[in-house]
Amino acid sequence: MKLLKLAMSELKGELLQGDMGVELGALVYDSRKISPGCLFVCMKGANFDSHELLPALPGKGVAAVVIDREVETLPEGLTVYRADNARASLAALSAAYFGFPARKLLTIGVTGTKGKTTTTHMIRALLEAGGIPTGLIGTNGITVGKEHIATKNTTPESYEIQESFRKMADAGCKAVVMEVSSQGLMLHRTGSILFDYGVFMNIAPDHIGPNEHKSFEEYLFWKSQLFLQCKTGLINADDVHSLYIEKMATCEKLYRFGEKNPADFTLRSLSHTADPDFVGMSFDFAGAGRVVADVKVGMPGRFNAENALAALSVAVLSGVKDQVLRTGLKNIRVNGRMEIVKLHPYTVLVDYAHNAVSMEALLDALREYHPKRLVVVFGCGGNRAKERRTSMGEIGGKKADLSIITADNSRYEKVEDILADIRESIEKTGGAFIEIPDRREAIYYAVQKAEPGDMIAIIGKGHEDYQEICGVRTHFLDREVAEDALREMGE
Ligand SMILES: CC(=O)N[C@H]1[C@@H](OP(=O)(O)OP(=O)(O)OC[C@H]2O[C@@H](n3ccc(=O)[nH]c3=O)[C@H](O)[C@@H]2O)O[C@H](CO)[C@@H](O)[C@@H]1O[C@H](C)C(=O)N[C@@H](C)C(=O)N[C@H](CCC(=O)O)C(=O)O
Ligand SMILES: Nc1ncnc2c1ncn2[C@@H]1O[C@H](COP(=O)(O)OP(=O)(O)OP(=O)(O)O)[C@@H](O)[C@H]1O
Repeated sequence: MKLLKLAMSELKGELLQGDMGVELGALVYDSRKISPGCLFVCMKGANFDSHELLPALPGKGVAAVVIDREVETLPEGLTVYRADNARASLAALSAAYFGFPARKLLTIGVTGTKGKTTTTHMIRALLEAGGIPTGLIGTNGITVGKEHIATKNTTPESYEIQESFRKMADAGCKAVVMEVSSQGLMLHRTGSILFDYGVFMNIAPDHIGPNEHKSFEEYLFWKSQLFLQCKTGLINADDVHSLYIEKMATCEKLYRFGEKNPADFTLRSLSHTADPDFVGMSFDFAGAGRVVADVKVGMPGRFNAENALAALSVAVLSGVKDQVLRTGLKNIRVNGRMEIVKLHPYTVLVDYAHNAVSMEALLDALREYHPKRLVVVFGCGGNRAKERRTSMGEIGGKKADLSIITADNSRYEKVEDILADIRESIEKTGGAFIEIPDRREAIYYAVQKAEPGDMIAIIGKGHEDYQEICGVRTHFLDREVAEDALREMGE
């Protein structure tokens, strides 16, 4: 394949050596996957700069390389193309290598600090119920029909994205919905995609620190960049940063969705239900010249109504019929997101809230169900920003009737040190708390001491099926542990 030539219109840069029309085999960006005749893309990462491998590449049979910085010597026998940005080039080359599969798919990208996973699952559920087979890419992995592939990143590397698009198109998918993280945008993992729909959910301080973003301003800027690569933008009008996103956007069409501020798509008459046969919300969805009454969403929490509103807006624009809009989310389940383990006479649920924004949203949402006591079980990850410990401690202290603080993925830090940080901030609020460092014991305690009317939220790990302590991962799933505790009680 004359890959370089094929992708040349997209690649900004110059040929330093060799032949642009050279026949190439595979496209590779990891030296551990090199095969003879391949095109290798050199990239500087957080740990390693693969430009350093250049001298060894001809010996491994590499035919051509893309680089994006000055190098001392160019090895002989190698076609060398110097691009402006190797990551953007990898995206352009990957799209070409896999035969531009996005051209065969309706492409939808969802960004936001919170709600990406839930909203993408909701969009997929609605499109599929509306007869549009849809692939999915995000934190919970890649789904192509019944096949499920685990991913390391919320937004995988561009090569993996394009490879998945190809699989989806070949498997008969007509659409793909994916989570687009700000890192994914900044590192050009979503380069060379022109999304049909881009969705902005919200933004709050997060992902700021080493190897993520330098500042909130940088984080916001990169989030906004999705709206320079989509045809239609859908913006949450209720987010305080929506105007900035709108100002940056260059989409052909821009719609707003929201409940409080003027919007093209809105919801009315929101009601919460917690019956034995249906837990979630009902509302009327209005937009695109119609009102769809009594839409059912099978996930509790006001923020899930917001996620559903975004999903319904995309679905209605994609031609999904009213009847499907009304019922398509009734039985929605998203692994580790507001997952109900027990409903009566007290409620136990597992949720992925692992920062202050989502924890606050979750506890506020649960409060709307008027629990007798709202109990939250949580910890914080080790070797990550300490700010989460302060802010989550504060939210627990202020918003829960009892916080049970415990281990999360402590990684290489001592659990006691992490708990000390959380304790310090809870104490400032005067909120009630107890410390049970062993997570299993903490969950057992919470479940076994529950009284009728209580709501017990076990948060932070959601779908994660491991716990990482001292760098060692062992199987641990909050839902399973809660079920074990209930079983021992004969429930
Ligand atoms: C900081 C960061 O973004 N790191 C990502 C990056 O890895 P890296 O920078 O560490 O790569 P590296 O090890 O330095 O290697 C650099 C280059 O050399 C190559 N290499 C490396 C070693 C070698 O022997 N040979 C070789 O060729 C690598 O393939 C790579 O091309 O590139 C990898 C492949 O794409 C990613 O998996 C990895 O994400 C790590 C796991 C990560 O934690 N990323 C976070 C910050 C992230 O991206 N998060 C977002 C946000 C999630 C959210 O919003 O919730 C996400 O989308 O997941
Ligand atoms: N729209 C929302 N606003 C605020 N909080 C939300 C929203 N949607 C979900 N949450 C909370 O955030 C948690 C994570 O939700 P979800 O996985 O859908 O978001 P995400 O953007 O994919 O998050 P992450 O980037 O951390 O994977 C949920 O378990 C819930 O507690």
